[in-house]
Amino acid sequence: MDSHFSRMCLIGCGLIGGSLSLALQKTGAVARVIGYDANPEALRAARERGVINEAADRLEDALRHADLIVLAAPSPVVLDLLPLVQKNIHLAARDVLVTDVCSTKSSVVDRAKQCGLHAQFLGGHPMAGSEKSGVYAADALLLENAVYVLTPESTQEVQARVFSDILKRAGCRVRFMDAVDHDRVVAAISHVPHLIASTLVSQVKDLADRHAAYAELAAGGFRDITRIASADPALWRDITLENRAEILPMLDDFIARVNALKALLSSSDKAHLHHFFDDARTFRDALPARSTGAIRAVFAMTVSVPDEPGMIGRIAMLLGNHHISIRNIGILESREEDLGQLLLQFDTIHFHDDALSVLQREGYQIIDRV
Ligand SMILES: NC(=O)c1ccc[n+]([C@@H]2O[C@H](COP(=O)([O-])OP(=O)(O)OC[C@H]3O[C@@H](n4cnc5c(N)ncnc54)[C@H](O)[C@@H]3O)[C@@H](O)[C@H]2O)c1
Ligand SMILES: O=C(O)C(=O)C[C@]1(C(=O)O)C=C[C@@H](O)C=C1
Repeated sequence: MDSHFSRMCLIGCGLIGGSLSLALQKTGAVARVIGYDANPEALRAARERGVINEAADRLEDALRHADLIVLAAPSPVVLDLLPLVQKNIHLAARDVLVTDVCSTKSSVVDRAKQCGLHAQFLGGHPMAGSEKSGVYAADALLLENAVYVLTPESTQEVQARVFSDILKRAGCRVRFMDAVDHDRVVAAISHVPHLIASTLVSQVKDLADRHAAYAELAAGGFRDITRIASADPALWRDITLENRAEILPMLDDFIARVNALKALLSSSDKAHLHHFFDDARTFRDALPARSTGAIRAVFAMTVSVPDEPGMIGRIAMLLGNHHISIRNIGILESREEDLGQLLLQFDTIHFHDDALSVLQREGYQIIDRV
């Protein structure tokens, strides 16, 4: 198939830029990728991983003849780079499309407009990610099934449609949105949850400083709800500062809810407390759990296994014999002395479901599956 973009310029070769580049290359939509990054090691690794075909030392060289420019650096950097991109846009192809992947949209879209990038600019935000960062964590599959928000303000309609079609081909679920609406929504479903996760960790950290049991006992529930607190602090400092106008009222609302919950508990209001948990469960269970959307796609299960040497090999061999490919396999903390737990992750629901039947047939107990 002919590639739509002959030369993509990737500015910021990390987790998201790298994942997008791999996904676009996989669809055949992009023929060649030129990378630019402030960190030479990121550029070297990006070449090694096939994220880029060439590395450019200067922004101008990266932009030359590009027909797709992807800004995938932290947002303060993107805000600074937009005027430089605009200044050098004559180096790029005449019908170039400039897009970004930043977690907040209003500031980026406004800056693009202010500096004179109108028809060529299309704001973007893939609603997928990880607590990891850097190009080594990049993965073409990260964006599969993910909602990908596009904010076409004054973007040329045909350009927006082409890019949206390509993203769909890469398996993304494209959603056109206004930048301000986007920022309000992500404050509630991404930014405030991140602040809360880090606050929970900081509470337990202070307690653990005084009594080691707090860290020792922190098990599945605490780890699940705080996974995102392991993300890059600089990235989250920038995201939360940039979207603070939307985050602050959302935090007020959250505090009011915690206070209402406190009142419910103090008054031992059994019926309302039950309703509170039930309501939350109903909504949460209805979220698209098998997609990368609101909840990340992890086709995963936890298997109870005898805590003895060679167990990982035995399970891997069993599934391999049935042509089931495992993405990740890991040991979780033992619950009892003679039993351990293995966490298995798969790339597709088919591998997941096949593994489930094979393991159950062999008598393994499946504790949990997603
Ligand atoms: N991490 C996530 O879950 C996630 C999800 C969606 C969107 N985003 C957004 O994607 C963007 C990138 O985040 P990431 O998680 O890929 O981070 P990352 O740290 O993995 O990658 C960022 C890359 O930008 C490079 N960079 C920094 N300053 C630069 C500069 N001046 N010039 C060129 N390159 C520079 C870094 O060296 C790094 O390679 C951010 O705007 C973030 O908000 C992140
Ligand atoms: O899954 C994660 O680790 C993420 O934090 C991904 C997540 C999110 O909050 O859902 C984080 C920031 C991005 O802007 C988009 C997605």
